[in-house]
Amino acid sequence: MTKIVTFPSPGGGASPAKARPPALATFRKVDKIFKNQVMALSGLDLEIRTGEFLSLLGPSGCGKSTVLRLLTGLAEPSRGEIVWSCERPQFGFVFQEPTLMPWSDVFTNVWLPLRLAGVSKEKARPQIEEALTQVGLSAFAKAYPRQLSGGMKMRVSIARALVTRPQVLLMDEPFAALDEITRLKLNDDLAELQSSLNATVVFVTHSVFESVYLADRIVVMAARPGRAFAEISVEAPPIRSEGFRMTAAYAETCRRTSAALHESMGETPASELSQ
Ligand SMILES: Nc1ncnc2c1ncn2[C@@H]1O[C@H](COP(=O)(O)OP(=O)(O)OP(=O)(O)O)[C@@H](O)[C@H]1O
Repeated sequence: MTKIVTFPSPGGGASPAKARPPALATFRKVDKIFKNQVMALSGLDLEIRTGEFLSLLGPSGCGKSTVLRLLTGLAEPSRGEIVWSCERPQFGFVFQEPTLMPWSDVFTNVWLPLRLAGVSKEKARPQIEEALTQVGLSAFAKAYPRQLSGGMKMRVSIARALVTRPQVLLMDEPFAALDEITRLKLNDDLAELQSSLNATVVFVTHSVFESVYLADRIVVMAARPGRAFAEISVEAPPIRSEGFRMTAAYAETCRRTSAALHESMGETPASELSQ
């Protein structure tokens, strides 16, 4: 049976316990077995809470993307169930590749989800402009993807995900292909954006540092077949900023998260090897 380790331990944290937001979706003992008999998930218990920034962290192939597909209904559980507290919400997606249409300008790229929903460009204009403002790209509406840096393309991709004003934003390793400096900057921007968004975010990553910087809660998944191995609550200021990376709390949470990740892969954490 999966053992969930929770940090900080109940009652053991320095700061007072925050009220726990209600569950939006609950995975109950979910298995996912693909047609080729690959068992991607086994007995996954997972709660997605309303308004939280949840990070799914785990080794390659542990089923993180499968969790996102199950959430959206693009895949169905083979066993177990996913219980929603409401109608299945509106989703926005951001993937590792920005997948922009090279022949269209930024404005037209961001319009795409509304266009597919039958909304004309003129009717969609206020929402497109709002999304571009949210990602700081208002001045680049007429630019083409080839004129943008990798970080700017990713911002367009985020604007395209936000343009429908989704209740749930699903981000699958969105910054993994970017250089370190751009990645840190986009982490800062996303942290700021999240504070003004009225959305639940599920963020898949391989990066401990990114998880701890951005998330309210981290679920570390065990290697395939994927299941929840550890849960870590991140004690941090409500709005994250560069200063948080310099704190002892950040360093300690990174250490714990890294240890949980190593344990999830059946390895001894490096911190214990040196003792
Ligand atoms: N449609 C599919 N058919 C068959 N096997 C699949 C399918 N989708 C995913 N898998 C397999 O299921 C397992 C979990 O895949 P998934 O992409 O969810 O993992 P992940 O944790 O997101 O991986 P990564 O971090 O490398 O992106 C992998 O072994 C993958 O090869």
